Amino acid sequence: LLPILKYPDPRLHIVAKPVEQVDERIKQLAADMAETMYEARGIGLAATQIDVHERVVVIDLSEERNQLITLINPIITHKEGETTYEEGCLSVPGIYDTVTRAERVSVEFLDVDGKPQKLDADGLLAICIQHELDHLAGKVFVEYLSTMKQNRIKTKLKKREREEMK
Ligand SMILES: O=C(O)C[C@@H](Cc1ccccc1)[C@H](O)SCc1ccccc1
Ligand SMILES: [Zn+2]
Repeated sequence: LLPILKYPDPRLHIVAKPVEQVDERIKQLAADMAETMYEARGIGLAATQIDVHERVVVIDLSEERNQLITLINPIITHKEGETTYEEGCLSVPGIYDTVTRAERVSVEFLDVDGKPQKLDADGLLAICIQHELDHLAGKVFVEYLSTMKQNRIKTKLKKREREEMK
């Protein structure tokens, strides 16, 4: 299990680098990320969130937690429509707020065998892909909220951090 960075940790704003070679190290990283995501009851996790700054994302929307999608060097090649969703984030525990994103996206990526793949997504999968790719770009969903809300969230999470230290 890998520790998930918590907002406002500055490392969440590091921009991830493309993976050079889909090798055993990357396969192990994806497996470790999936285990961490399942344990944290997330439906997505970006490598940035476990302080690894390479372009790897894992997603599993299934109830049975057995339909893992691993996206290596994902790029969104097409966006369409607009949709809003009450988002949460494993790096911003207990905070949920409305975010507007594209309704449908096309994403190109390498799978764990290094094979190029293309995926057209809508619904929660499209939202999750955009949320995770934001993480790889060093962006956290709270940055879409007002400055006032962001300051309140920072204060709240810092206070909670101090409580936990006692
Ligand atoms: O922190 C993350 O990246 C995991 C996110 C992914 C996500 C956020 C908003 C909308 C879709 C995906 C979540 O914490 S996973 C928790 C969750 C579970 C069901 C529905 C929405 C969020
Ligand atoms: Zn997140």
